[in-house]
Amino acid sequence: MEKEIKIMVLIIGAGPAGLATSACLNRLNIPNIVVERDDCSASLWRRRSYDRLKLHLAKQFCQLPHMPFPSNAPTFVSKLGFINYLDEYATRFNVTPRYNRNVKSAYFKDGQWIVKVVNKTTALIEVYSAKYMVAATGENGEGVIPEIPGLVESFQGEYLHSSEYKNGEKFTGKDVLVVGCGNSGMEIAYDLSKCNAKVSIVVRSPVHVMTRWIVRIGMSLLRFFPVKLVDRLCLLLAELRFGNTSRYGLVRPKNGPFMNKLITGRSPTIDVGCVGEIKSGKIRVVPSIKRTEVKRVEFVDGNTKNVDSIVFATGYKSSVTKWLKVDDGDLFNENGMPKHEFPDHWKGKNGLYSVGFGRQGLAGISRDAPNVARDIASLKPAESDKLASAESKIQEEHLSEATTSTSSSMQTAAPPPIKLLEDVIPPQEQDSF
Ligand SMILES: Cc1cc2nc3c(=O)[nH]c(=O)nc-3n(C[C@H](O)[C@H](O)[C@H](O)COP(=O)(O)OP(=O)(O)OC[C@H]3O[C@@H](n4cnc5c(N)ncnc54)[C@H](O)[C@@H]3O)c2cc1C
Ligand SMILES: NC(=O)C1=CN([C@@H]2O[C@H](COP(=O)(O)OP(=O)(O)OC[C@H]3O[C@@H](n4cnc5c(N)ncnc54)[C@H](OP(=O)(O)O)[C@@H]3O)[C@@H](O)[C@H]2O)C=CC1
Ligand SMILES: O=C(O)C(=O)Cc1c[nH]c2ccccc12
Repeated sequence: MEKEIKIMVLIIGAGPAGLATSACLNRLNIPNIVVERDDCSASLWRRRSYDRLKLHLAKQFCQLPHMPFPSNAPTFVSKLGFINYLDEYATRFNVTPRYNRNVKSAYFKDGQWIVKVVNKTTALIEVYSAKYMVAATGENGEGVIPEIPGLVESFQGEYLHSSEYKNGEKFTGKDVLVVGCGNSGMEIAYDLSKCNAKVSIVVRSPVHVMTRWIVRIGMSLLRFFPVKLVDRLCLLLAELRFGNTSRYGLVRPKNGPFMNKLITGRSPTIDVGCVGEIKSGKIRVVPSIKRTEVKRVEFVDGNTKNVDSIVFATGYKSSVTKWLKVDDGDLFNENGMPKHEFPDHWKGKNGLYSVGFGRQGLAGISRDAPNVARDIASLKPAESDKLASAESKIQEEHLSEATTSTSSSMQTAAPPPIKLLEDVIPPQEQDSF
């Protein structure tokens, strides 16, 4: 039997974006529920990332709204440190997602979002109706493995997506091909090499290789100087650090690293040691795969190579269109990404919002979440108050697991939307150089 649950705001996804949105709403006493398909929050970080992962950006660019990292936290927080931070964040702001809830469909009808959710524990369908809906399912909803002739049909080696890779233990002595030279590919290739796998990496297009310190300097300077100037400085520093990498197969894009991020959304690749392994010849750079055979790959230049395993670090795609029709709410395009350019990417029609789709990583989430909460707070406050008190009763009856905010007062004045990082992070918490 279908259960119907009424709530003012339904947030889909309990990654950093969903947690941040719920926290911001709770601070404004706006009733909300977070539904999450997995059995934990931040499952990308807990379940779908490799062991040696650390935040590439300094901690002040990775904190969620209203809770800076402690001053004794390392500048570059580890995966476990970040997970602990998220757990503390959820506790502090009373965010209690409803786990094992997979959203299957959402549509707008008679002024409400009707959201059908499979409860994986009971196998029942739950129907939520919400005045506002926040998509927080992430830009990394699902891993992408390209279609390569022979791969599914006849390749006898192992192949996996980078989100399934944990560490190099079982690859020692094996021939491993890593496809992709983004942050995942370059780090996994290095990890494999350190475990004495025989590693090759497919680099099919230009890439900006930087260090985390160069990016940190660049990000700090971007507050004061134009992108082009910051890019020139970063390129100079990168040249000093790496020399000319094009002779190793790592050609730089025409635009500088931050301009490229703005135009294409692709972040520069932070080197964690892979470039050294490439220069020393331990890791080989190879072109794209043309097709695979039983235990071999053929590259587009006609060369072939025996491989035991292939790690596809070929990126992700949004999974929004699996449960939301493109035209509903006028917010997403057919790729499940924002229709409108940053900074107008987070608000759609009929009470639909998104958090975490601005291609700005965690810093983007820290801008989107307060904007969404303030916008909702500014809409029809009187009606919201009535709903709030009705919902707190419903929640007592039905939703012992859900996030509840039972206070009746709501903040009604909405400050202007946050557009810049410095609106989120007080200057004294930013590093100076
Ligand atoms: C390996 C890796 C490292 C990264 N490192 C950094 C970094 O150092 N700094 C930085 O700024 N950014 C980084 N990023 C970018 C990254 O996108 C963010 O860090 C962050 O996790 C995004 O948060 P999110 O909540 O938007 O999405 P996610 O973390 O992906 O969370 C989305 C949640 O929605 C849930 N969900 C999806 N579909 C459904 C559904 N149908 N029903 C219910 N729930 C659903 C998922 O299970 C998931 O828990 C990294 C990304 C990756 C892949
Ligand atoms: N510690 C951290 O902060 C980390 C952050 N991340 C972030 O997570 C997100 C995802 O990163 P990542 O997983 O690296 O994915 P990306 O999308 O950033 O990179 C994918 C890579 O795969 C290549 N590729 C895609 N398809 C093919 C193909 N068919 N043949 C050859 N190459 C192909 C792309 O090349 P092309 O350019 O030609 O498309 C690109 O080099 C990014 O935002 C990244 O910054 C990831 C890991 C660590
Ligand atoms: O994960 C992303 O793509 C981000 O936006 C954050 C990020 C991770 N590594 C980076 C390197 C340079 C600029 C942003 C990032």
